[in-house]
Amino acid sequence: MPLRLLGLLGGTFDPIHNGHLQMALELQRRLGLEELRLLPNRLPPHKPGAHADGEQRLAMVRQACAPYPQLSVDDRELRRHQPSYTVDTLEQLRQEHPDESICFIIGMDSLASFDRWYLPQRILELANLVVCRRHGVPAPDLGDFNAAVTTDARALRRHRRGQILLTDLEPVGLSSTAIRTALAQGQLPRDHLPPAVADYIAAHGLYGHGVAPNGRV
Ligand SMILES: Nc1ncnc2c1ncn2[C@@H]1O[C@H](COP(=O)(O)OP(=O)(O)OP(=O)(O)O)[C@@H](O)[C@H]1O
Ligand SMILES: O=C(O)c1ccc[n+]([C@@H]2O[C@H](COP(=O)([O-])O)[C@@H](O)[C@H]2O)c1
Repeated sequence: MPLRLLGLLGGTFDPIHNGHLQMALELQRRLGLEELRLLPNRLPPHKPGAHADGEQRLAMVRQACAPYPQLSVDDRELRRHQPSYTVDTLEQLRQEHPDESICFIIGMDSLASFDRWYLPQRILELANLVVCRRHGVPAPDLGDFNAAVTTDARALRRHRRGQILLTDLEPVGLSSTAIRTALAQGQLPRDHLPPAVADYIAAHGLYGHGVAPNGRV
């Protein structure tokens, strides 16, 4: 029996942007994921901290997903008061979904630092990785991991874990960093943001948007 696919797109989403949405929707369609959850983290283990607080990032993720019935939001990491180690989340999800193929979706930049994540080999014992290309980021050497690297998406239907699927999705040249920089310079890059997220940022003055250099709004 082919396995049911549970997709997870984890992220800091600071803020969520059209690159996230596009990759989520395209993967859901191409792989036929039965479920696809966005999983905002609370305290990114590897970053100095998020710029917007967890509730604001969660609100933006929820608003971005609202028009798409195929996407849902899993807020478990935001409810945990510790750094969000992916391995902890996957241990829980594996217990809840023992028979499904868990597909943790990441960009190539995340794969490039995967060997520095907490317990990466255990992550591969719990889930598959689905990797999307990013401009200018080559595929790293994955030889140290006990995992099967593949470009054949059918592997996900056969294996609950242990596969690293390198997808050929066209990279989308958007990042939260570039969007925060534009906002801090007074621009609101609406083309790069879901409409409700652009409105939320403007209404809450996030990322320095709407604050003049003298501090006045
Ligand atoms: N444009 C994109 N194409 C492919 N993957 C992406 C893209 N944007 C984000 N991702 C991936 O989505 C996941 C969550 O991304 P994250 O929330 O960190 O956004 P980001 O744009 O990478 O943020 P930042 O610029 O702050 O690092 C990561 O695995 C990241 O690699
Ligand atoms: O568990 C770890 O050690 C770990 C290290 C780096 C990133 N992650 C997770 O990878 C996902 C993408 O991270 P980021 O920083 O690109 O938003 C997000 O769910 C993070 O919590 C997890």
